[in-house]
Amino acid sequence: MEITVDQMYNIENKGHDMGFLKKFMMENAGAAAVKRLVEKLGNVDSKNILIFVGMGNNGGDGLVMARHLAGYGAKVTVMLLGNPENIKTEESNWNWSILEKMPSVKLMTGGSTDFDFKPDVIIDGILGTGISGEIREPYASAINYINKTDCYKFAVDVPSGLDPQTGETANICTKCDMTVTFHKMKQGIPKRKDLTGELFAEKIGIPPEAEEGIL
Ligand SMILES: NC(=O)C1=CN([C@@H]2O[C@H](COP(=O)(O)OP(=O)(O)OC[C@H]3O[C@@H](n4cnc5c(N)ncnc54)[C@H](OP(=O)(O)O)[C@@H]3O)[C@@H](O)[C@H]2O)[C@H](O)CC1
Ligand SMILES: [K+]
Repeated sequence: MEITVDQMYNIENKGHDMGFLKKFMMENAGAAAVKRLVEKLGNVDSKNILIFVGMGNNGGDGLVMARHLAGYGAKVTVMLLGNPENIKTEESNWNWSILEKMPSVKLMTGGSTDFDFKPDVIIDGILGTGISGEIREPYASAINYINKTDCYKFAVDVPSGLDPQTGETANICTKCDMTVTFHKMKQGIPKRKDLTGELFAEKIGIPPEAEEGIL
């Protein structure tokens, strides 16, 4: 079953109000995404994994992935596309603060795409269901860097620049090898398998009762 972005936000909020906090949803989303990625790549030990992280909860999922991938022995670099003080949500900020205590994960901020290593994997945790309008900097430079870099690319929830409701793209959009979306498939995502690559929808523990009156 495919649902709308509005339905997804309503289900998320109802689940949160039931006590299954967005922080828990984010943790399960990041963990499910890492499970699919590790299953696909076989072994990420010592692999250079670069994670671009937006200022919203799509970025938050990317921060959770960073922590899990460090646990698998990957060499993880996180590029936050802004200033940590401007991280939008409590749940994303919570995950940033954990990473600040983890020397095993390299944290960078501001959005430069000048790296002193070639990534084996890039994770696009830039934009998800909160996308609106033409892509603004520094998100645009990050998307262009991802598209010009030859490596395995993984999209968190949806390739950044693809509208998960309509399946239309903004002026630019990441082209990925795998996409993992959460809870249920959003209507626009399967329309662009050329951008999503292998596509999965993973459950993240939201109570089915959270859908009552919405689906
Ligand atoms: N579905 C679930 O059960 C869960 C989903 N999760 C993840 O949450 C995101 C949605 O998070 P949200 O914070 O609502 O939105 P995004 O992170 O996608 O984007 C918001 C930020 O992006 C900026 N933005 C928006 N459009 C543009 C643009 N065209 N150019 C540049 N920047 C843009 C926006 O900036 P504003 O200034 O407009 O506020 C925000 O900073 C979902 O996709 C999932 O990945 C939960 O984590 C887990 C459960
Ligand atoms: K994304």
